[in-house]
Amino acid sequence: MRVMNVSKDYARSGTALRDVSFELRKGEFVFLVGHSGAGKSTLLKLLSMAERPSLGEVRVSGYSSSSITTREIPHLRRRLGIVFQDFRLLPDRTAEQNVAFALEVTGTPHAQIAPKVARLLTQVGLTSRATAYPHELSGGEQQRVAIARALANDPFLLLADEPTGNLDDRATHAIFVLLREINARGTAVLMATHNVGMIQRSNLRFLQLDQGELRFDGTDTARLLADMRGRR
Ligand SMILES: Nc1ncnc2c1ncn2[C@@H]1O[C@H](COP(=O)(O)OP(=O)(O)OP(=O)(O)O)[C@@H](O)[C@H]1O
Repeated sequence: MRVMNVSKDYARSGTALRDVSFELRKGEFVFLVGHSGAGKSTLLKLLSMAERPSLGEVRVSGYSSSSITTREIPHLRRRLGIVFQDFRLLPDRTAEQNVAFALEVTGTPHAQIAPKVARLLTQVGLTSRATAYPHELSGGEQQRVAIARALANDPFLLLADEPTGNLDDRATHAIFVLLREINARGTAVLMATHNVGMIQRSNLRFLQLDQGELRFDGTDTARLLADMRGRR
């Protein structure tokens, strides 16, 4: 996955990203950090091709933002998993029905759906809550369902837009551990977060956006901490 000299301008709010370039290698885990409005969500939308760059090019899974057609975008999306801060579960479906739905819409043979849903719910540690509705689940549990759903079609890359933004410290830690396990099984993860402590403890690569510019790409968290504190 490559982002090459990408800028994104929105008609009403101006420049959200300016000349951003980086590469994500197969199976990597990378954080995306920056203050509110720095461009993190915009960058994730460019990777799922929900938005197109104003300048530059995004390449994901053999598709290019310069040439992908509207019809091809759903094919790309099936190869990606996407999770959001606000979970976005279907409120009138149970945990297992939410996960099954992702398999139904991609045409998974009926007989394969139930066993796959069971496996996914086991993977995220939610077998005992399979028949609960979203409003009966804690935030951390809802995010586990959303992650199981995102994994349904075996994505090579999981895009997570502040997945722990609505969770307390304990649930945040548990979701991070789960994302690391998913990554250990081979799925690349790009995780937007405000949680500097999590980045510091993990010693993983991070991309830091600042007002739409890629300010840092690496693992030097001492630098990140100084910078985030200095600008608060
Ligand atoms: N659909 C849109 N139309 C117009 N402007 C937008 C749109 N989406 C984002 N922006 C603007 O682009 C800039 C970057 O926003 P973005 O949501 O990418 O930041 P972020 O780093 O994800 O912020 P947060 O941490 O608050 O989610 C902001 O100035 C925002 O107002």
